Amino acid sequence: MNHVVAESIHCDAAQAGWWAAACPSPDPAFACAAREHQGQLTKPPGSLGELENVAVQLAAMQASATPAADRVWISVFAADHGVAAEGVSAFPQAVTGEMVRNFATGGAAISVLARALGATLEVVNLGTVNDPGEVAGVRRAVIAPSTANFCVQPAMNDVQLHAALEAGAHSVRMAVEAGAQVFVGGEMGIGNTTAAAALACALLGLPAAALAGAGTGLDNAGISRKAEVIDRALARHAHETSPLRMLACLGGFEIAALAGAFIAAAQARLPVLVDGFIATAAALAATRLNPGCREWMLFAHRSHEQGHAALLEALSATPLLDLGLRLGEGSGAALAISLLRNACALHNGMATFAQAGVSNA
Ligand SMILES: O=C(O)c1ccc[n+]([C@@H]2O[C@H](COP(=O)([O-])O)[C@@H](O)[C@H]2O)c1
Ligand SMILES: Cc1cc2nc[nH]c2cc1C
Repeated sequence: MNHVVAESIHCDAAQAGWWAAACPSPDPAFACAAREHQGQLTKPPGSLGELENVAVQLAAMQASATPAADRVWISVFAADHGVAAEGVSAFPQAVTGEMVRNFATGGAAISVLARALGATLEVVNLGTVNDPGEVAGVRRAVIAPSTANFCVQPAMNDVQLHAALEAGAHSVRMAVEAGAQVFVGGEMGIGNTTAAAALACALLGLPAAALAGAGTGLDNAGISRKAEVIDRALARHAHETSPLRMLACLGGFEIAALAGAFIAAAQARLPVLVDGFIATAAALAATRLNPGCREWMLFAHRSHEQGHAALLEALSATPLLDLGLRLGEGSGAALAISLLRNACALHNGMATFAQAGVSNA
């Protein structure tokens, strides 16, 4: 317990909470054994590239000689953003609430991909201006219709931030209860590439131009306006120095929920597969709130969003795919689950040199 308190103080002296409690490390003995096993399989050492690393990391995280990504839990967190009033998206705000219904009725990309994977898809409505109300298959965890416009005031207050972090942790508890082997966090929210970029700029000390991108499809003039909006927000909240305050001032409900989910997953020894630009900004915030959660993250893809490469680099992350995706919803992570499954199948199913009677180097 003392250790937990010490960690909290280290991570965020001002406001320690459950999110600052220590994360365990993946099991180094299983990592060692898995690396050794990879060296015995009938292939030149290292020839399966990142798939070998994925198998070794999953073995260590799952403390298992036979890692698996069969049972996958996907939570899509949806929320609206006050900063949408600044005209930072190519799409109207009403789309967020409309897509909540589409996720649940099975027509969204992530709905299709989840079905194809046999994954559980949870849809969480954290607050949408165009609120679809009670919809079968949607968990209502409404905090407010949207965040506040962070060009004018903090996006959320402390109570709202804590509720969003807790909403993410709640999803992880359900995933653990269901026996999930991998957690995917998706998001949906018109304007959230602006929030994600602003938050990451604050965390990394970068100007808006470094991370502002097209989002749902802005042209160059639109991207310049968006960067100007982000710079205004950064100036307004420049006095904030803690990652928790940066998340409250510049984040979004779904971004904070993702950060909470990523930390809770690490605390529960559940591997996380991180999706695109917004999810990676949330992952960055999570690592600033609790550095120990980084070891539980795998990175699915490099998004087309300008700025995602810089976020991945800041996290020393090697993404598995680079397909020009820019959808969000957890779709890139869902696509990368196939690679995780194949990495595990190879690790668990290939013959060793000795078993197959093949000459080793
Ligand atoms: O995941 C990504 O890399 C990504 C890149 C660009 C856009 N998106 C999605 O598009 C929406 C945000 O775009 P915008 O232009 O409204 O900020 C939001 O619902 C995201 O899921 C997602
Ligand atoms: C239609 C639509 C679907 C999305 N899914 C995630 N972000 C999105 C943005 C739009 C506009």
